[in-house]
Amino acid sequence: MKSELPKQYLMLGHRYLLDITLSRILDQFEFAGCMVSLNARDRWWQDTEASGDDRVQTCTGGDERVHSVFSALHALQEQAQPDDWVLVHDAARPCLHSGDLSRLVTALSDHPVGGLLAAPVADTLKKADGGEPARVDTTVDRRHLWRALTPQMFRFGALTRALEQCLSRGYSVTDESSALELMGDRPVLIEGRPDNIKITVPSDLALASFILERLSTDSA
Ligand SMILES: Nc1ccn([C@@H]2O[C@H](COP(=O)(O)OP(=O)(O)OP(=O)(O)O)[C@@H](O)[C@H]2O)c(=O)n1
Ligand SMILES: C[C@](O)(CO)[C@H](O)COP(=O)(O)O
Repeated sequence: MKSELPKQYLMLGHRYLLDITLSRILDQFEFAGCMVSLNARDRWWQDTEASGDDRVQTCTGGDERVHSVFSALHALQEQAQPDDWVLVHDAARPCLHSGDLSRLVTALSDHPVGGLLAAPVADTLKKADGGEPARVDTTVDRRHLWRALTPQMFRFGALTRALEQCLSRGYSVTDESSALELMGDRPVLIEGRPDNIKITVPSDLALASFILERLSTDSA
């Protein structure tokens, strides 16, 4: 993000990105609670709105997303039952729409495994040949390709076991679904809005402001 500040503490309007993301989760659906994984050297959490919210607890995260999620599950161990649902969401996705959140939860509530929000790929996809400059090796058939979004919703016990296995076997996973897939499960893809973007490059901040403005007028 070309910023000294961790991106979850960049400001969108007058609020921290992390506060916006958390309120889009907590104010739009009733959850038993929320665990936020913080960097061990975090210096900003205490200044957030969410730090004063009694629905929110914190734990220490890890080097990569998978370590942070595993740490959050570990911190929930005393409070959660194996069949309870957990939803994992990126701090960097502040534009979650309430309709997507409720469709995810409603569609999966009786499912044995769970699933994730995802968006069908809309562009023609090229696989590069690995050279410099990159040249097209092939055009990939996109008919069955989806982009994984968050939240991703799985059973507490199964997700904990799957991540534990991935970590102990050294499998690299960039989302929760991948961990369940590696255990042989077939998570459900629930179509979500493509504007549930992950803030990744500086220009995404302006885009997120625009999307959030639209979401607030939609729901007004
Ligand atoms: N050590 C980490 C890294 C990431 N995350 C979570 O995973 C989300 C998605 O990852 P991303 O923000 O893309 O993570 P980075 O790899 O830190 O950022 P970037 O892609 O900008 O390099 C983050 O918003 C955060 O909620 C985490 O909990 N712990
Ligand atoms: C979970 C995720 O946002 C789904 O698209 C993504 O996999 C996170 O990956 P990152 O490498 O941590 O950005």
